[in-house]
Amino acid sequence: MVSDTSTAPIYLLCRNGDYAATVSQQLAMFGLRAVAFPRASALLAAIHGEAPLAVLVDEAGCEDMMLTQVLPMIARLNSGPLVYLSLPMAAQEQIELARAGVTDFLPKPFDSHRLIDQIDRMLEAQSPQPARVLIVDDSETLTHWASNVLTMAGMRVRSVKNPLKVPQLVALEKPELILLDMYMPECTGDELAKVLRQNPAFDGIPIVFLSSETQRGRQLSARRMGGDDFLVKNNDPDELIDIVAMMVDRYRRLRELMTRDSLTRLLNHTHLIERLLQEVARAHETVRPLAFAMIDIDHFKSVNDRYGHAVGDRVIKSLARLLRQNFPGADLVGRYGGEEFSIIFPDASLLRAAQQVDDLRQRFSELCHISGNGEPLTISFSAGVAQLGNGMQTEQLIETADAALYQAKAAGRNQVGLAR
Ligand SMILES: Nc1nc2c(ncn2[C@@H]2O[C@H](COP(=O)(O)OP(=O)(O)OP(=O)(O)O)[C@@H](O)[C@H]2O)c(=O)[nH]1
Repeated sequence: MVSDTSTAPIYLLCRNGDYAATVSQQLAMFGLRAVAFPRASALLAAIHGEAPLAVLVDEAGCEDMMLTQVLPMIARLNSGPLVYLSLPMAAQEQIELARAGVTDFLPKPFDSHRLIDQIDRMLEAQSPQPARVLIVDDSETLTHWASNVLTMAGMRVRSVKNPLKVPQLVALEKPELILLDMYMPECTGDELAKVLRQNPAFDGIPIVFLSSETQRGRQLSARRMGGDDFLVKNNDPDELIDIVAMMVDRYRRLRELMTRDSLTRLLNHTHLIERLLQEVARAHETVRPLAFAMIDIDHFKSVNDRYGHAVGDRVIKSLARLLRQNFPGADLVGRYGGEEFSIIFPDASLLRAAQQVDDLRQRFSELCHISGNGEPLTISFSAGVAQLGNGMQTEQLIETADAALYQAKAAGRNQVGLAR
């Protein structure tokens, strides 16, 4: 049975009721619904009824079957992760469990952060963003062929004949890979690669030469100028797709490390501001509206003081996850600082942005967080939303949203302030 992955449950096979309750409570903090089963037969029936997001199996096992029997049965029925919760174990044992169908191992004590990260990565992998590729070639035939091959493989392709237009196009389109011809009338591919590599903003974008050049020395010199790989034109579509997909994937991983905050996987401060600068420039240029929100968790210092830093971190992460769920894909949400977050709303009016932030505030305030000793707690945030005015600069927009946030705090917290 197919299920909506955003609301699908997480099943837990565990004979220890107290432990199951702890795991379920931690997952609830991230808005995830866990259902625990002491018996494997009930778990298998449940998988038939509603496909889960993941199945967790505790090493202590269940009441009615041996784990060696039940793991392959779960693996056959369930296409998502099958996660084994255990104390550290020997490699041999791990290999046997992997053979029985276990896809991931989570060490005890149960760390919900790691599971949440695993689940989020899996969900992202289910709806991947198409790779953005720029083809630079003066040959119509080659461009047409490569463009068709990559588009059929689900990638988004732009092509350009004139290499001199490339720097401007790269800044605008932000390709995740550039396929570059070696010999063009205006300049050679390696000359262009050298120019691109001089701009730090383009740093790391993979450049792959696609050329009929077979001379090894010439290929190496092109790579020295900044190219990452060299593909000889041979009309093999599979090779082209494989290399492009592999390099885009590696680029995305590297970029994620550079641009994202490690705790929340949201844009870090530097890249959030960079993104806001771009959106402000675009809004002024196109005379479109733009709104910006600052969010700050309420009384967060006392959360840390009373329940410890680890619980504070989980609260930050649960809000980040909610933000990612509500604003997927477009890189418009960032961690502004410690317990402060920001959202960029391109093309949105003040009221529409404020409404979305208020919906988020409501959902966050309904999450049940759990302290280290199992005590439930609810936490809220306050927010300030501002609209970009005529001629307003980025810094001023941030200050205006911040002032609205300050008003929301002063007015009692757990509310959204509007800068009018
Ligand atoms: N656990 C955890 N705490 C953090 C992190 N970053 C910042 N903090 C804490 O967040 C707290 C922020 O506290 P304050 O700025 O005083 O404000 P507040 O207690 O949230 O109160 P109001 O904003 O007035 O509602 C400080 O105690 C920081 O140490 C983090 O990554 N993890």
